[in-house]
This record gives sequence, structure tokens and C-alpha cells, in this order.
Amino acid sequence: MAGVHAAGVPAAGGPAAGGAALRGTGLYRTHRRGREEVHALRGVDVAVAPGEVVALLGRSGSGKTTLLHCLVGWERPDRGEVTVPGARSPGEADWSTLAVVPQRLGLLDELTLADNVAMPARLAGAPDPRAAALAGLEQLGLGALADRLPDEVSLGEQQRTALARALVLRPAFLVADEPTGRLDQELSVHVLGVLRACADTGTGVLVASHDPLVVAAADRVVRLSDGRVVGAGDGGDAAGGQPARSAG
Ligand SMILES: Nc1ncnc2c1ncn2[C@@H]1O[C@H](COP(=O)(O)OP(=O)(O)OP(=O)(O)O)[C@@H](O)[C@H]1O
Repeated sequence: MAGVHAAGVPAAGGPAAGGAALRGTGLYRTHRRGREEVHALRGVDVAVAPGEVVALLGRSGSGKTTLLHCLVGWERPDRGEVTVPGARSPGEADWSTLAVVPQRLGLLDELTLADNVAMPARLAGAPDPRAAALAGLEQLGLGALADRLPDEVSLGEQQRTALARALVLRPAFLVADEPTGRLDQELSVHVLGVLRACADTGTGVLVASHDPLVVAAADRVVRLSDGRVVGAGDGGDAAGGQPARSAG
């Protein structure tokens, strides 16, 4: 039976207690387009432990986004189970437990970058959301743009804003869909350094990407093809022998 299960109790705002992994087991997901069925996931197992960076690789259409959506509860698998350590109730992980950088970013057009980033902290009733948002924007090199609207900054700046928003509650797990897709190499390395720093404080990070820099920065890679896991290994090794933590 498909479902999302709570497991364990989180440290407040921090990584899941006890080292439990974010996990998808035996996931199947079929999209329907009229009469056509697209088998986006065909029995995928994936796990992300606290403190590790896992790169999710695969060609366009291989099922990466569908898998991420199932893990965060935006899509329901037809079969299989998702386990979110620290979720308060099935299907209701908040952004201190499991935060997302969606492929389409989802910034609110009428809010400044600072207010977008502060939003999860405001909704969670965290102290001083604006200060937390400004610190996050600063960390991603966007401090000077805090009071601009999303359509007054570049796509790459919007992308980093979405990452700052995902990190504002110091989530136990972070799931990011192509977080360097709109960035040049220098900024990609910077962003990957931020992700590594998060992992070093205990956050489990899953990054769907086509970017070789992400592979080089990952501890592990999981490769999808046509809705199945077809390979897994060390990040640095998969990138051609570069050290897994070179982008930190
Ligand atoms: N809502 C949908 N309705 C119908 N088909 C869909 C839907 N979403 C995804 N698909 C199909 O499911 C398959 C997997 O798509 P998915 O977006 O998960 O792949 P992806 O690996 O993330 O691709 P990309 O790297 O291009 O983002 C593709 O064939 C895609 O066309």
C-alpha cells in the first residue's frame, strides 16, 4: 500500500534524531495523459541519511522529478512507501523536517526575496524570520537584493532565493530539483559548498541534477533510467576520480 509514514522524533529544527534516513521503498508511479500511461517510476528504492549529499542522476524524463515529488508528498506513489523521519503525521512533514527546492521554484511574485525566504519561518512561528531570511540570502550572495521582487532579479538569483527559503528552518532533509541548473560554474560551486555545509551540520541532501559539478560534490550517486535505479556509487568516483567533497 502506498503511504507516507512518520518515523522518529526530530530535534527541534535540526536533523532527525537517531540517524534515520529519508526513504522511498518500492515506489511505482504512473502518469496518465488521456489514454496514454507513462510509467515514471517502476519500483524505485532510494534513501538519504542525515549528513550525506546524494546526487540523483538520469536523462531528461527518467523520473527524477516524479521521485522527488513522491518523497516530499506532492505526488502519491501508486505503490510503495515513503518514510520521512520526524514527520509529525503521515504526509505532513513541515519545512524544518523536509524542505524543497522545486524545479519551478515557486517564489511568490508579490513578495520581496526576503519575504519569500522568511515565509517558512513565519508559518512555523520561528523567532525573527526576517533576520533568518537576511542571513540566508547573505550566505548565498544575495544580501544586496533582499528587498527586490523576484521579477527584478535574474533566474539564477531566483534559484538561489528558493534555496535560501528551503534552508531557512535548517531542515533535517533537503530535496532540490536541479538547484544549479541556472547558475554559472562559480556560483554552482558556491551553492554546492552551501549544501555541503548543511550536510556537515547533519542535513540529508538529495539533489536531482544533470550537472557534473553536483556529481563531484556528492557522497553518493543514484542513477535513474526509465523509472528504475540502474546504478549507484560514490559521487567523486562517478565524476572521474575527483574527491567527493571538492566543492565544499
Ligand atoms: N503530470 C504528468 N503527466 C503526464 N506525464 C508526466 C507528468 N509528469 C511527468 N510525466 C512524464 O513522466 C516521465 C518522468 O518525468 P520526470 O519529470 O519525473 O523526469 P525527469 O527525470 O525529472 O526529467 P527532467 O530532467 O527533464 O526534469 C516523463 O516521461 C514525463 O513526460
